[in-house]
Amino acid sequence: MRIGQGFDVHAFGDGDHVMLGGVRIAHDRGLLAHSDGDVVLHALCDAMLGALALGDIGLHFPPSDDRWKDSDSREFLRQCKAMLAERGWRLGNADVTIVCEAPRIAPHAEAMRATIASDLGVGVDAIGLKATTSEGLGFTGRGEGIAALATCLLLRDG
Ligand SMILES: Nc1ccn([C@@H]2O[C@H](COP(=O)(O)O)[C@@H](O)[C@H]2O)c(=O)n1
Ligand SMILES: C[C@@]1(CO)OP(=O)(O)OP(=O)(O)OC[C@H]1O
Repeated sequence: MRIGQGFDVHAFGDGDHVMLGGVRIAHDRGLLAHSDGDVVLHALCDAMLGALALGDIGLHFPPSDDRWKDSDSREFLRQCKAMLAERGWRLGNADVTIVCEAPRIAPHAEAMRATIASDLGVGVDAIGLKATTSEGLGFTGRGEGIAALATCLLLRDG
């Protein structure tokens, strides 16, 4: 078994939606990023890479590389899964926490779990996903951006 953790933040900017956990959520702000700014999938990728000490998302998908401009972060997630599989590992389970005052996450949580589970080839019951505000405190509390934390457990294949 191997354990990994990941954390990501993106700031709000102009826009009419955010991508979170591979799900498009209508919002009066967007997230500033080189890719689609999906903090949930970025934190999860970092957790999976971290579990095998393979560095982080920026190492494998550098923001300096135009290939990843406006990229769908589900592609990062699928590539991270492939990196694990090449080395004989698979996801046991993952757990994600999203920190923001808005948008409301609860109505979209099941869709995010299903999307992540599908991309990682695991059952939905292997993906935990929850949200919290930070009670008005800090950058998330001031509505300046969204943070996400992820933990995952990897199991040896076979
Ligand atoms: N952006 C968010 C934040 C929270 N929730 C849900 O509301 C519950 C209460 O949040 P607190 O910060 O007051 O603990 C929380 O358990 C989430 O289910 C949400 O959907 N979206
Ligand atoms: C995802 C990448 C892709 O270029 O860029 P961003 O979308 O800016 O996101 P970040 O969380 O800063 O991770 C770095 C990069 O890998």
